[in-house]
Amino acid sequence: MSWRMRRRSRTICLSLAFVTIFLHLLLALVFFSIHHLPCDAPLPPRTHVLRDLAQCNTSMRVRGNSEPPTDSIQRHTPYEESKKEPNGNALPGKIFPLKGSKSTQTMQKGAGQYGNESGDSDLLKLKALFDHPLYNVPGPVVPEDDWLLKVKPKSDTLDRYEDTQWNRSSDSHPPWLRFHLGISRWELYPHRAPTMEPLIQQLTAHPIVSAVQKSGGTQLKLVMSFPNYGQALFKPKKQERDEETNYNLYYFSDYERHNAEIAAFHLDRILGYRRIPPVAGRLVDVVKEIKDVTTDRKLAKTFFNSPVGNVCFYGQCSYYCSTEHAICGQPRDLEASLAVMLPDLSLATRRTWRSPWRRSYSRSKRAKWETDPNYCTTVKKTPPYDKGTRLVDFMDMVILDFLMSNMDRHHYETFEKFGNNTFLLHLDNGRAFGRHSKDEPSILAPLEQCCRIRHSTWQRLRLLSLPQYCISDVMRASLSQDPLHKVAPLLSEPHLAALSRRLKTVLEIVTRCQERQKKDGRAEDVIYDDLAYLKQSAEQ
Ligand SMILES: Nc1ncnc2c1ncn2[C@@H]1O[C@H](COP(=O)(O)OP(=O)(O)OP(=O)(O)O)[C@@H](O)[C@H]1O
Ligand SMILES: [Mn+2]
Repeated sequence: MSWRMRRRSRTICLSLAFVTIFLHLLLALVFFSIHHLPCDAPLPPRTHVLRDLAQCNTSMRVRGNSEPPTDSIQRHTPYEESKKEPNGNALPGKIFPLKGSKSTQTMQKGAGQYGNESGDSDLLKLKALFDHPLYNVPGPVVPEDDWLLKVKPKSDTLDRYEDTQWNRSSDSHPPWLRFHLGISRWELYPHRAPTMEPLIQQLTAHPIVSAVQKSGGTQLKLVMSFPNYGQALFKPKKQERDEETNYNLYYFSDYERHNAEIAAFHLDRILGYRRIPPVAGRLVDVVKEIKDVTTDRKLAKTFFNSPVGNVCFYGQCSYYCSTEHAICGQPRDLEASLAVMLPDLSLATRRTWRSPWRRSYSRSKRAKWETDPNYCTTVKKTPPYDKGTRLVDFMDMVILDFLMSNMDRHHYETFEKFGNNTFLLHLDNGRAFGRHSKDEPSILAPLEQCCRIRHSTWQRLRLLSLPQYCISDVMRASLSQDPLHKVAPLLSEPHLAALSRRLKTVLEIVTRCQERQKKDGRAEDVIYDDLAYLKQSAEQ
């Protein structure tokens, strides 16, 4: 009897072992088939999100972290020897290393949320990207007139300020002032700006001493003030991260999203532009940090308690400022984006430009650029697009907007002081990242019609399409450093995957431009050579 029992249990054990081995083999097969997808196999735009992700997120581990990139960019740049690729064993880069602060914990927690290994490898990619020579191009020294704000020379009458260091980089200035003093003709802040860390820290942690509505614009925004006189533009959460904009809505009726403002700042920096004022997420106490400190009577009147006991308000504006669209805390905690305010208009006036490719706001009328295939020829002859960098600056903005699917760029602004020869401010990105499952090709119309791109932008875009620097992965890493990441990742995975898919489209368009113009013997018309001066200095 016991002999038979033993035999039966041995059979069961054996078959169990077989089943386990079989399952392991099956799992291994599935694992390898995903992990060995080539990173840049051409994929049609709507191919599965998960496949796109697998390409970016895993290929680096398959190749090994310490393997240096083998892209043509490195071979062809004149300064290739100037900086060695960082070796993969380096510590994960912290772009905003908020030492000892809440945010540091947030970052570490955040990275762990999607597995330490992939979180760390994303951070390594981001560090490698920002260490790359293309992000460390030595710029010329900024002449005094190319700073937005002048630093007054020491005055004899201000004896009591004798000890204050009145210069651009002084640690004694509050971070917002250092940010203002660091704005130049070509960028809002330099790569690796030391101001960035304290600035973000201020946005996320400094006490809010006042909150008033900002006039202008269509949706509710508040200007919040800090004890050191710094100010930030507040946009509240209105939509869940995984919600997609209703397909039947015109883009101008879309909500503004706080996470889009945050993500746009990160993307703009990853693209190497630095034309969006720093933005950080924050959990704001609706009562303590808005209701109790506001001096805005119109705003104060709109607070109420919802039926489930949450504190809500709706403010006054032309869109969505009603009880039906109230902004509510849970019960008082409200997610929001806080953007550093630019210098006051009385100190630095700005000029607003209508986009030549602005959309028609009418349901029946089409804009000229939609019907005239030679539209760009006219634009190229029209000031300020006929000279300097304006046209390629515009293309930079178009690429940013296509990647994040922002159709709302009807206007853009520049600092008046710098005339036509300056960068474009990429303000107001709240309507970006509304849909991940659909790309909006019309945003790329200017690039398609003009076939013109900055050399440095082209090079960085190609870099971001490589598995070692994959745009989706570096964005995931960058966003994981925002304090709101602990509540929920700021962009859902489908949105991150859409970035890689859209980047591919941009690269394809430029390549097509080059091929087309090569046939006409004008291939060099596509690339605007802003790196030429580096070649010259390398040859000297
Ligand atoms: N960081 C900033 N610092 C100073 N001013 C800013 C900043 N961001 C935006 N603004 C200004 O505030 C105005 C309104 O902001 P924004 O465009 O974000 O609001 P909006 O409600 O989306 O406007 P619209 O409905 O016209 O798109 C902008 O025209 C811009 O000049
Ligand atoms: Mn807007």
